[in-house]
Amino acid sequence: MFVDGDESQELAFERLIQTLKEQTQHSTSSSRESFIDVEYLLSLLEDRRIHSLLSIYRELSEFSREIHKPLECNSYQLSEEISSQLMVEWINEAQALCQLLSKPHFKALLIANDVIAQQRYSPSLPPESEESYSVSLSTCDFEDTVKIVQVIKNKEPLGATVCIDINGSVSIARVLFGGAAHRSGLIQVGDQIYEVNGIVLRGLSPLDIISILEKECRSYSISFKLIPGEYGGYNKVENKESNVRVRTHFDYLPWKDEYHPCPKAGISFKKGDILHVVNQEDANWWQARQEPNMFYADLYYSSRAGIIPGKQLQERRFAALRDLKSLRDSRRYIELLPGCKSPFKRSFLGTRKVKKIMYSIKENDEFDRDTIATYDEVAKLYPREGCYRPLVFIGPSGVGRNELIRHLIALDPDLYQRPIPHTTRECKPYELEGKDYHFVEKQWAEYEVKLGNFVEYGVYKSNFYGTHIDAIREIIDKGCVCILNPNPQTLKNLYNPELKPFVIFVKPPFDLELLRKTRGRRNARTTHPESDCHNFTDADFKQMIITADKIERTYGHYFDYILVNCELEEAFEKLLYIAKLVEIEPLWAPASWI
Ligand SMILES: Nc1ncnc2c1ncn2[C@@H]1O[C@H](COP(=O)(O)OP(=O)(O)OP(=O)(O)O)[C@@H](O)[C@H]1O
Repeated sequence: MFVDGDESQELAFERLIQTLKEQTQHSTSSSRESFIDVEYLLSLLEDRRIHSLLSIYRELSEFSREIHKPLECNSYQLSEEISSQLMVEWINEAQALCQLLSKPHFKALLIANDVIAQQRYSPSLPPESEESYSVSLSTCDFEDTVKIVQVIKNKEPLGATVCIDINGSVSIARVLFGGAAHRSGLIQVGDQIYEVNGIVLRGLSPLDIISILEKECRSYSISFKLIPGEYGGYNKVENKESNVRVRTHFDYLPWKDEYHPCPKAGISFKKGDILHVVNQEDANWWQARQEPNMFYADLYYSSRAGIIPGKQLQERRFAALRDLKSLRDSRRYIELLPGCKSPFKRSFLGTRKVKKIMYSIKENDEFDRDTIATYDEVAKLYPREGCYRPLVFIGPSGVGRNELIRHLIALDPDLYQRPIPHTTRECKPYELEGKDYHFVEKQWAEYEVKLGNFVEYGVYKSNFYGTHIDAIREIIDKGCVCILNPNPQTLKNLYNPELKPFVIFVKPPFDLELLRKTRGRRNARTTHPESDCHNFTDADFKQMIITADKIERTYGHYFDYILVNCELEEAFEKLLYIAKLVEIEPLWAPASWI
């Protein structure tokens, strides 16, 4: 119906409605069903929204018919010429323009404009030979079967690593998932590289081989003559991606890891990143790629996988770390943990007493994995309407957790609620049972503690105070978001598949000047200890930073989000955004919870 023709689309549409109306008038009782259908169709076509859609469609088709000519096809070259001329002008405006034109973002914009204007969308490829992206098997001047593979790619690396044996023959060691070699489907682990872009590799020194491969693999088109490895000529290696996602618990830089098989083919990550582990065939060296993180949308992600240390290898490295006797062994620490920061407390390295290892790390693979945080398997946890995950706020004293929570609850007190604590103290005249506190007997509280039903408790002025699991359940069952502000030690009691908490670490900016400025402006006061409430001093700020660092290193593997509380309004805005995401978006959580 919506094609160009003699009559306009509106007219065609009106005619269709008219015809349907006529049909309804002339329909007989025997065709009742078709009458209902026509009535229904008419109601649809007469709907205001359909007419709006039609107008949009008309506008768009008119727009696409107009010819939009680019103003300039060589804007980048032009800007370079302008810059070189302006460079010698000592006028402020000319210098300012020069600076603007030299900015990388601006240059990239001009290049993008030229690419679109000239419609140069794909790399300039050599004329495609019959061999392109195909394998031909033939016998050359030697007896082995040879496959000739041409890989055509963009500027990306080939996405394969090689190994050179003592006889000087070069073989494919790894094919990286998502890379050009992998996408071609023609290059297999074990294939021997006989020739690359016409250069025979046999007989060359390893250094020459590497420099030739590096140079040739930079081009858009690479031709290989390969002697198929043990997997055979056409028999592809089973290379289905694994589905495992993990949360990382340490920072890693491949180029600082001297045992990395190929640092250039590695990926770096930070503690808390989510990685898609695509291949675990080599237990020591996995292949993984970064998963996009919706909390930090500005991070760069590549679909090409890179090599990272496997869980077993990394656990062995961290476990070996316990063997350190003193700071004098720190040189060994650097050898043991290339590329990584330790997941253990820094103070640990300085202590003289070292925990005795109760097992041999080489012989016993079952050592305590809980205390060695490397990777944890995660899966997407889909939100369930009316059943929200509790938000757990962790942070050093004075960082602003209560302030942020107060703002959140004030915004929507029906949705965000704190559990009502239990206490053994006397009820004061102005207090209400079940509103301010649950007033309970000491024996009952002790019994419940023994059962493990208090997620957090303590004694203040000889009275018991605690948060009972039922008080949390009550809020969740009501369809509200439970807000918790516990000590970090409590996390292990809360971190379970029943509660599925979302843990927010509220962190101070690690900058004394910023803390002075933001807290000073609001006349902020410490609340601990209650007896000594005063304006923050530099010593308080330093203590806050040190404690935050300690908490992050010890409990960082529980954190779902790190919220830096610098400017209060900004921090609250971010908190609100995160709280909404937790309510409506599927987010990564321990796989065992799902
Ligand atoms: N971003 C901020 N800028 C300025 N002042 C802040 C900011 N965040 C919090 N404050 C102020 O800092 C003080 C301490 O905040 P708050 O009581 O919320 O800390 P807390 O993390 O709950 O610590 P505690 O557990 O010891 O009570 C308060 O006076 C609060 O108004």
